[in-house]
Formats: sequence, C-alpha cells, structure tokens
Amino acid sequence: MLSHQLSSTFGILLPSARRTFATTARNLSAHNSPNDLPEDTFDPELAAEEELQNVLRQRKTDWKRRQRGQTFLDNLIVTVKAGNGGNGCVAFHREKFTSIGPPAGGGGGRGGDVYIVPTPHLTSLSSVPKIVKGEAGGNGRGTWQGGRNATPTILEVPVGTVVTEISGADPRRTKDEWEVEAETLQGLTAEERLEKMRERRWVHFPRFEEVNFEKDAFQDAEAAMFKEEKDRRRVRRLRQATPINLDLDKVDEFTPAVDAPLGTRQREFMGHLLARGGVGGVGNPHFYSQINRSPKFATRGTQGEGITFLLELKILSDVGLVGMPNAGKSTILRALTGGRAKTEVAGYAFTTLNPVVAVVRVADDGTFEGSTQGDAVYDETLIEEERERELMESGAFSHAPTRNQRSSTADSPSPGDLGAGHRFDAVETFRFTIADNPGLISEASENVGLGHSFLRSMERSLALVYVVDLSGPEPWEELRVLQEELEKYKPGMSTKARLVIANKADLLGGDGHDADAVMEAKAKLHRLEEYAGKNMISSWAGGELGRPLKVVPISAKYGQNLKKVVGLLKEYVTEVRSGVDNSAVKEETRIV
Ligand SMILES: Nc1nc2c(ncn2[C@@H]2O[C@H](COP(=O)(O)OP(=O)(O)OP(=O)(O)O)[C@@H](O)[C@H]2O)c(=O)[nH]1
Ligand SMILES: [Mg+2]
Repeated sequence: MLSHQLSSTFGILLPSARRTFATTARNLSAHNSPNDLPEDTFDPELAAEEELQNVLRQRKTDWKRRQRGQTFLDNLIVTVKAGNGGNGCVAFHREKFTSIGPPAGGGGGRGGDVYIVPTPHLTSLSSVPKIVKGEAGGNGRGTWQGGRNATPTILEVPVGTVVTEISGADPRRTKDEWEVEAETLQGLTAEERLEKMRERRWVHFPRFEEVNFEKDAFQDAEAAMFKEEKDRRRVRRLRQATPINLDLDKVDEFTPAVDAPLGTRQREFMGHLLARGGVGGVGNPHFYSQINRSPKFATRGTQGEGITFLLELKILSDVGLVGMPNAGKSTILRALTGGRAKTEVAGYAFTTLNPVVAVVRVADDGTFEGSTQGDAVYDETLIEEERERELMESGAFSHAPTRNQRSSTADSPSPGDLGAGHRFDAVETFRFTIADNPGLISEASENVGLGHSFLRSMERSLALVYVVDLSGPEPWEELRVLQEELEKYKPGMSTKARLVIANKADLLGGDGHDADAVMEAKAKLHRLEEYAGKNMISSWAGGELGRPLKVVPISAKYGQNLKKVVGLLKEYVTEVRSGVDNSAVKEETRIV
C-alpha cells in the first residue's frame, strides 16, 4: 500500500518493477546514489521468476495474516506424560527333561523420562507439541528376559523459554494416577473397586486369577505393594509441593568431568528433567519363596508422571522497533548490524512475520558494526541475492582475501577499518539488542493485522523506538496511530518510547539542487518534530518528568545518519538499564 503511495508521490519505480532490471543492483552498488537510475535491460525470464517469487511470498503473508498471530507462539501450555513402566511377566522355565521349571518371567523395562533442552535453532514455540508422551518400557518375557528400558524423550524449545509447572488447585493441572483412579472408581461397590484396582496392578498366569486371590502369598504381596505405593504417592506429593521452575536462557553444554577416574562412563547431558518415567513391573520369580514355590502372578509397571507446564518465550531486547508495515524497520536492523541480521526486506506490507532480535555492537568512538561496511546499500533481500549471484558468477570474489589473510595484513586498524564479524570484537565496548517487529496497523490492539501477540513481545523491550516513513504523505499521522495502538493495548506502554526515526529521508529533497524540494522536505521534518515534541512524551527511566521525543531523519537503505541513532540509543539503553536518567541534549544533525 505504502509503496504505491511512494511511487506516485515521488516518482520512483515500484520494487517489483525495479527488480526486473538486471543492472539495478550493480548500478546502485557502483554509484551508491539514490538518484542513479538503472539502464533498461529487461529480462523476461527473470521477470517471470520474480513474479512467481512475489506471489509465493504474498501468499505466505496472507496466510499469516489470516492466522492472526496464531503461528507465532510465545506462550504455550504443554502436558508432559512420561512413559509407563513395562509389565512383569509370569512364565516358567521349560527345557528338555525339565517339564516343570522354576519361575522365569522377566521384569518390565523403565518408562521413558521426558527432558527439556533449549536450542538456538528455534525462535518460536509454534513447533513445540502441546502433548508430549514418553516412550513406554518394554514388557518382560519368558526365560528371565527383562523388558527394554525406554529411550528418553527430549523436548526442544527456543533459548529464552521460561518453564513453570502448573500445580495446586489450578484446573489446568494434569491429575496424577491416583486422582484419575479415584475418579474411575466413583460409584462402584467395594468388590468392584477391589477388582478394578487389582486389574490395574497385577498380571496373572492364564486362568489362575481366582486361585491367586485366595492365596496368602498373594495377599501378602498385595499388602506390601499398597504400602510401597503409599510411599511412592507421598514422594510424588512432596515433589508437587515444589513446582518446577526453569529459566532456559542459555544453551547448556555437556562438560565431561576432568577428574573422573579412567574408564568411568560419562553420562551425556540430555537437558532438564521434566517428568520421570514409570518403574517396570517385576516378574514372577520376584515372588518365589519357600511357601510359594510356584508364584503365578507378576506386577504391572507403574505410570509415568503427568505434569502440565506453562512455557513462555521471553524475547527480551533493549530496544524494540515499532512502525507501520513498510516503514523500513527490517532495513534499519540490517543496516545497524552490517547486514549480519538476516531479516527479510521487501516492498510489501507484513514482510516480517516474527520478531527478530539482533545485537548492535558499538566501539568507543561511536562506530558501530554496520558503519564498517563502507558505502553498502541495504536493499530488498531479493535484489541483494540477485546482486550477489551476479557478482559470484562474474568471478568478482575469486581474488578476495580470506578472513585470515585480511587479519594478517592489517596493521593497527582503527574501528572504521574493521569489517563486521569477529574482527569487531577488538574494538567493541558496548552492545545492545534490538528487535525488529512485524508492522503495526490501526486496530492492531484489537487483533487486526498480525494481531496483538507481537504487542506482547514488544512489551518486553526495555525501550521502544518509533519508525516512520518520512517520504509518506503524513508521517505524523503514522506516529499518532502507533502511539494510540500501544496505549490501547496497554495504557502507559507508549511512555517506553525514546526516539522517533524518520526513515527514507533519501527520497525527499529531490537531487539536492532543487531549492523548493529541499525547503519542502525541511518543512515536513519540522512539522514531524513539532508533532513529536508536543504530543509525544517519554517517561524518564527513574523519575516523573517527561521528555519530548527527538526525531532523527535517516536513510537506512543508504546507511545515512545511523551513527546519530546508535549514539542516542546507546545513551537511552544505558539509562533504562541502570534506571537512572543521564541524557544530555545534543544538537541534531540533519541530512536533508
Ligand atoms: N529509499 C529508501 N527505501 C527504503 C529505506 N528503508 C527501507 N526502504 C524500502 O522500504 C521497503 C520496506 O522496507 P522493510 O525494511 O521491509 O520495511 P518493514 O518496516 O520491515 O516492513 P514490514 O516488515 O512489512 O513491517 C523496502 O522496499 C525497502 O527497500 C530508505 O531509507 N530509503
Ligand atoms: Mg520488516
């Protein structure tokens, strides 16, 4: 929608049309000026392919919109049921010349435990199942063959997930095996109840059920079992009194003990235990005694623990970008990280579907990683891919030095000479995280557009930054809507805003020689500043006084004036992190 407005107001080519000119990217990277127009080399094959890509992307976006934020999950209730233990077996040994052998039923295997482990490969809880079932242990078999122990189930969740056990009187809590049994036994006579309870606990030799019940040996075994079960129940209740609470904010790595004796088996780290599997039942040899030399019963395995958990994904970032679709939030993120953050940029609304958090690294002199990229242009993802492919095919990278070669030839580099990536480590003195969010539109707080699940994740940013499209007809109107939506979602939320970024300033002011256009651009920026100064007040981090929001005009695409933004953000982040206000008002530099 906005790109249409842009194209008509400022006479630039629509992105989809622009992409069909194969030389666009090369032109932009060679001259690096917004006013250089591409040569007309239309490639119908490329155009058709790009059209198809566009349709596919648009379809994905439409589907996502229809889901109303359902596919981005940042909180989820998961019921975990560990595996049941395998049943014991009733069998007697048979072999040649031994017609009546000793009892030989094997025990059941252990039920599978369920573990949880954080992984950096996931970013949302949408792939986490709502019900997790552990594997059951194998049943015992004849000739003393024990059942197989079940392999544990490992539940992978994104890093930053907080796991809370739902316990107590909460109706969402999973009932334990005794509560479930009590429910099923309700309304039955005493005899029926005993029958049901025995059925759930014992395995009998075929047709010996009634005989077993009469035997003293069985009744003793049953009494012992009930006592043991009582202890098990008490242990389970004690465990429930201290609910599991985990904050999985880093990837745990298995570090083998260095002082372990040689030959000790190191247990692999599987994650954090959520639910313990059931114990396997015992086979009939277990009940062999002088008074019962032919036990014809065995026990069933116990049930695995069933626990309900609330998983919450906390996407914590220092700064959250808030803006309408197409304002250029993703481009800003890419420009600030020197293209390291891989977030999609395209000229249609709702390109970004899930929040993306990236780290901005700053050196002492205000240089940030993105500013080390020279005159890089942060264009739409498709155009950049195309540009890279063309360069690769033309062999432009064949003589490029490797990372090692680069570092060995550099003598005493200044921050500006260093490229992005590990080499920036040497000069980095400050870092903060910034979250690119999906676009907000009017009524987003009523779950229109991509819904309010994103507003919830924005809520977790320490500070917010508005991003508006300065080339749009009324950027102040965008600002008003954004503020209104934040307030409607949660009153007071807009006071977290610290800055207004007026993006796409390169589209204003003509080619710089047209005095009228420059005046017009300046007047527009002035009006925006006036609006922000009058209507938008951010709260001090530590006090009650308000402070009007600053407006910084930038061009994310051409990386202009970003140093100013990074400088201010560094200041604000330090302020909100410490809860103390120390902002110094400095004169703004303008690029129009
Ligand atoms: N001329 C110009 N175009 C820009 C600038 N920043 C972004 N754009 C273009 O604006 C369009 C939208 O950019 P995105 O970064 O995808 O916008 P967004 O705010 O992330 O959009 P959504 O993810 O849909 O909310 C793309 O075509 C960008 O190339 C800029 O500074 N100047
Ligand atoms: Mg985006």
